[in-house]
Amino acid sequence: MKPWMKADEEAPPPSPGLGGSAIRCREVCRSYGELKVLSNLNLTVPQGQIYGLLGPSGCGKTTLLKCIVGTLKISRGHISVLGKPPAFPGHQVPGRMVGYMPQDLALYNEFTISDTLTFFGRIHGLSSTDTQARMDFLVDFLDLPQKSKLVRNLSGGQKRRVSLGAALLQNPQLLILDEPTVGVDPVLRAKIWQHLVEIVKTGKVSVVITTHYIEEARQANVVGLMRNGRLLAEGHPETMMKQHNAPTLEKAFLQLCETSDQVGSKHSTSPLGGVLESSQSFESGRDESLPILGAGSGPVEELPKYSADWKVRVRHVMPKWRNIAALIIKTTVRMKRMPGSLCFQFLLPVIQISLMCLCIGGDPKGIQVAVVNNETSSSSYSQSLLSFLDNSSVQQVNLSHAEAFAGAYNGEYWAVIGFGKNFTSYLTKRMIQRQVSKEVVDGGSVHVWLDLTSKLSLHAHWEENIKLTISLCPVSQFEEPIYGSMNSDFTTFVTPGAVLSITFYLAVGLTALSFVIERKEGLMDRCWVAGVSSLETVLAHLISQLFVISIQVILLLLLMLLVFKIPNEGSLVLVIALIGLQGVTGISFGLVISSAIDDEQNANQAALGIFYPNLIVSGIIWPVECIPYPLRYISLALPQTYASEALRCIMYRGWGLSRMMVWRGFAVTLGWNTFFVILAIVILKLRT
Ligand SMILES: Nc1ncnc2c1ncn2[C@@H]1O[C@H](COP(=O)(O)OP(=O)(O)OP(=O)(O)O)[C@@H](O)[C@H]1O
Repeated sequence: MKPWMKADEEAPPPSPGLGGSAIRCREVCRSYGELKVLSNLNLTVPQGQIYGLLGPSGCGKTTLLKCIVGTLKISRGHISVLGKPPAFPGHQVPGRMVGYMPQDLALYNEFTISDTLTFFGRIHGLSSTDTQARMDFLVDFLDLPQKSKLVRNLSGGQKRRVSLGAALLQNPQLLILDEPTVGVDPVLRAKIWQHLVEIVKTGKVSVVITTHYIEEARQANVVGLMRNGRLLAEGHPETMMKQHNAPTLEKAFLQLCETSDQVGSKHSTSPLGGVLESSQSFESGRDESLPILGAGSGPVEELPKYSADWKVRVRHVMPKWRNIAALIIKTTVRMKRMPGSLCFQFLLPVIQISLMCLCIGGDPKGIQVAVVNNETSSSSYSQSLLSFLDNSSVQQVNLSHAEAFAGAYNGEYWAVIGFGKNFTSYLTKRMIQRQVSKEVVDGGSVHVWLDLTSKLSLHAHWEENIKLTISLCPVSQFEEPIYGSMNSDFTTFVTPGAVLSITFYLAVGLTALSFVIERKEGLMDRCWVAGVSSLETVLAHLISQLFVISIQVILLLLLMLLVFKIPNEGSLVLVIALIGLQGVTGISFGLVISSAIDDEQNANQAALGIFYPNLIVSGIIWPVECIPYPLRYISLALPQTYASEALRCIMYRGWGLSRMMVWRGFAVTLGWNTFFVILAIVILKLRT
């Protein structure tokens, strides 16, 4: 046994397939919605042989291979691979017993050739010496460029060879190769076939290979001809050619197709109607040297019963740290190779929170207000009232009545404030006398005409300013606040919620897309076939993104507390923990999106579509108390409503976990987190 062939501790001894077959498919059916792709397909791959799976484009070859490696579930029938159904507890298919080269390239573009092979080596549990030895052999054998070359810089053919190398890496007992020779020059194609012929000679390795070059399949021990989701025939290539009196395998295949069409049309015109019955296989009790045209099903076979010890079942669902570590290293290497994107990820929340603190909630400045003061005396009460107005935000322009209104109608002034000429004396009368005439009330009032068509919040601000100044100042006094400071503004209210929201959505964005892209490029399937489970994928992603989130949170807090001087009366540890947990909730929500949605555009739309309603309804911008009732219940159930309140309580009231409003924020965040993680794992599991 070669060094790299050492079985790892969990690997069972090589299991001979059922009755000497590496793969047995019986009455296998698989549909995509209404489209029936595989129908009652029977196929047998003998142990220690090369099986060439041939058929026109779209006949279902890739679908069949995906069912064999376990990335697709069959709707009916039975498949056994190396003795057990794929994904059976304790079975290493998917796992190191199978090497799979999918039709898509399924390679990480930011990886070098060496990174790619090292990554799969780690997942298969190869030691670094074994991986290195295998890598050297494969680079030489597959005529690959330097190991340090990035996959993204390779040619199409070179990428396919790296993909083939990843499938051959751990010397698996079963090789499933989906069109490995596409884009490969004839010399190397011959070399690949020669290698396959070599490795099956030991009798321990079996190979299933699909190819468009029908003639190269003559080197296979058995070829299966597939059409319309069925196997037309299965047998030795030479025998097949002989039987059809054809000089080439391609011609034999054409004849088989014609014969099958004739049989099909006869069936369709016969009273019985219908298409071909289930295809017969190589092993269905016939002379193996004869190819079989699929008509009539073979003898009914007793299916073996499979069982697994509970310990094996538990070990099967438990995550393997080896795989998680390999996935984390993979993400770290990819991040290192994209420093620009990493910096952007770190800077984005900083930019967002800076913009928010600078542009939202500040006091308005330089609002021009026309003042028509008909009182002339400098000791009048109107003068002193006007001096109370906050002159940094309200710029008073003294004008005549006509000029003030002309200016306001022209949009130059946002309001006109008017005082009658007897304002001071009438106001004094209003305060002293119990009953006064309407004229006194009118003359002793400040008259305010507002332009309410634009910048309403600013109006609200200075309208409040005027009201307070004019009506309350003489009689009320605001004492030191119980919590917060006199200088608290809208920014102070909005910052905790905004920080949580920014952290949550950046995490959603990052996760939702990365998974969708990995699935689209076939990387997830490839990792799954290598033995990585959904749980391991989710955990590895959570852990590696946690690193990004930690840096984001540190930068956010530094900026918020030191630059924008947002007060924090409470525990910094609680603040960091709550923001970090919201980030993790964002990652888990992103995982749900990416598990359920296949397309980047739709995943983007889902993430963005949820952002705005959540921001508004979670009481981040405006208090929850202003939300009408049925909607308020929804608001309270959202991930950020209680969390924002908790963060405000920690930061501005200095409260700790003993307060219900604080622990409730943590509890709701953890609850959502758990729910999203479980949902993502379930969806991923259901979809593979
Ligand atoms: N995810 C999918 N959803 C819906 N239909 C699909 C999906 N994948 C494949 N199909 C359809 O199933 C049929 C069989 O596809 P499959 O990829 O298995 O064919 P194939 O024989 O491998 O073709 P090729 O040689 O061109 O790769 C095709 O009609 C294809 O359009």
